[in-house]
Amino acid sequence: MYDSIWDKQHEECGVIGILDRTLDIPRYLYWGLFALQHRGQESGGIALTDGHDIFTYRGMGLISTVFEKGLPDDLGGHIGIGHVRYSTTGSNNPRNIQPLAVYSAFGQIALAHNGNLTNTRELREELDANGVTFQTTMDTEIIVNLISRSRQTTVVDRIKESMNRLEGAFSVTIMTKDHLYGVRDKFGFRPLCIGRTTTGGWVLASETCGLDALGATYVRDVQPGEIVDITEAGMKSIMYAEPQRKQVCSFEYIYFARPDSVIDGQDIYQARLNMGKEMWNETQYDADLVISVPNSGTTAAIGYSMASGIPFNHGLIKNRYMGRTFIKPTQKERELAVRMKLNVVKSVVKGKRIVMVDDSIVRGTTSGIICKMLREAGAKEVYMCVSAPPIMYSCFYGIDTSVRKELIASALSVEEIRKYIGVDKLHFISLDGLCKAIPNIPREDLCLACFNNDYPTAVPVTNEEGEKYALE
Ligand SMILES: O=P(O)(O)OC[C@H]1O[C@H](OP(=O)(O)OP(=O)(O)O)[C@H](O)[C@@H]1O
Ligand SMILES: NC(=O)CC[C@H](N)C(=O)O
Ligand code: SF4
Ligand SMILES: [Mg+2]
Repeated sequence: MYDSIWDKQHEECGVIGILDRTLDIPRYLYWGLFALQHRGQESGGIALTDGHDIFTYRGMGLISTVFEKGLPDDLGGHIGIGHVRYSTTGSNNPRNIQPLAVYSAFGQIALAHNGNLTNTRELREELDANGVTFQTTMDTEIIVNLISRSRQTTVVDRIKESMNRLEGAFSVTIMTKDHLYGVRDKFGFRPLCIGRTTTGGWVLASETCGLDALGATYVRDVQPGEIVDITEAGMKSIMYAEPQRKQVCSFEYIYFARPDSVIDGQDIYQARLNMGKEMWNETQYDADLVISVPNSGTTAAIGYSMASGIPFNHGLIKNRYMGRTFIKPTQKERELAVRMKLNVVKSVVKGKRIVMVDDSIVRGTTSGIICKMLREAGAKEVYMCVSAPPIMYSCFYGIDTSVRKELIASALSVEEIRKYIGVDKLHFISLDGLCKAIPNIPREDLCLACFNNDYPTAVPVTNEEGEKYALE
């Protein structure tokens, strides 16, 4: 999986679900997934019903590529779910595309999953021992299998029983031919929200930007430990587990979610502005200019500028056509790839003492090369502020924050990282500052495990190199 220099921390997956009698469901799913594309670019697809059967349309690549030959004609059904994938368990290949659909004793079912299970090995071994065969290597297939093999009599009870067997992170949309379900794990690691369409239908989406794209109105977030069961008659809420210590992923606020989304009552854009403000409070750097590493560092950079009064300007421009670059990771090629992706505006940075803001340092490659580029362009001093604390531990909950040995902060101190990337000053936001920047979520409700090693669940075994267990 680690075949590209961009294999560092990645967006996770995006899920959607729609129930509406009047809409052209394939088209609405497409638009919704388009809005959630930032959460996964490897593959995607939709599942639809005509009221009798469930059909899937799936492919590799961006949603626009998957449907480049057009969308399926409206089948006349009123329910659909969709998925955009960035692989966490099960590699990126055509077998591992979601939604997954199966025939079960109680009828067809399709499922789309954002998150990552932490008891994949145990559950898969148990199912293997019971003679279950698998079509994919995704943890998601375990969820589908548990639901379809459950001996409970109603679908909700089957879902309830299965969810209680899962550990780790899962926000899922599930459909049968007449129900749409949304489920969020009891910690609420990954987001999932509920909206209403203008025609009285229902939408489930990973982020509120998915609702906005469809002109839907936000109703509320699915609660940790909750199953919502939606039919044409309305929505029912069932708790499959008592919510525990809620653990919303803090990285959603730092980097992953789109800035125009709101998750669990916290506006992402405002949180990122606050992170910039907190970093100003923590550093008070005397500088001439604030710049960002686009795109992800920009909102926090504006926050730093607003709080400090130091002007913000675009010192770096990102090539908007840059996708994933499969270049062998020699230092020379990495440098070329960063130069292809980002370029310096010399007239802006020349002769200036610069505060450069980015959201995270993972391997340290990007910032090291940018710092060199800024100096070549005549920057006088480069002070770097990072709106994520040092990432020292891997994520097991649906974000690929690299294996531990590749995380620069797991091996080097802040001062050593500063020297490695070549900046004059380096500051990582403190954990306190980060939590203050997300005021609508109490600190104890935030997952901070990749910063402080406080994993809220048991996590899978890693090998001596710190590599995570994976099925392939
Ligand atoms: O320390 P490194 O391993 O080099 O990685 C850190 C950089 O990677 C991510 O950005 P990315 O280039 O993926 O693009 P984006 O900000 O536009 O999403 C992140 O926002 C940092 O800028
Ligand atoms: N990033 C994700 O949320 C991935 C979902 C699931 N674990 C998969 O690998 O497909
Ligand atoms: S470990 Fe880090 S990236 Fe993973 S869920 Fe927790 S905060 Fe998010
Ligand atoms: Mg970035």
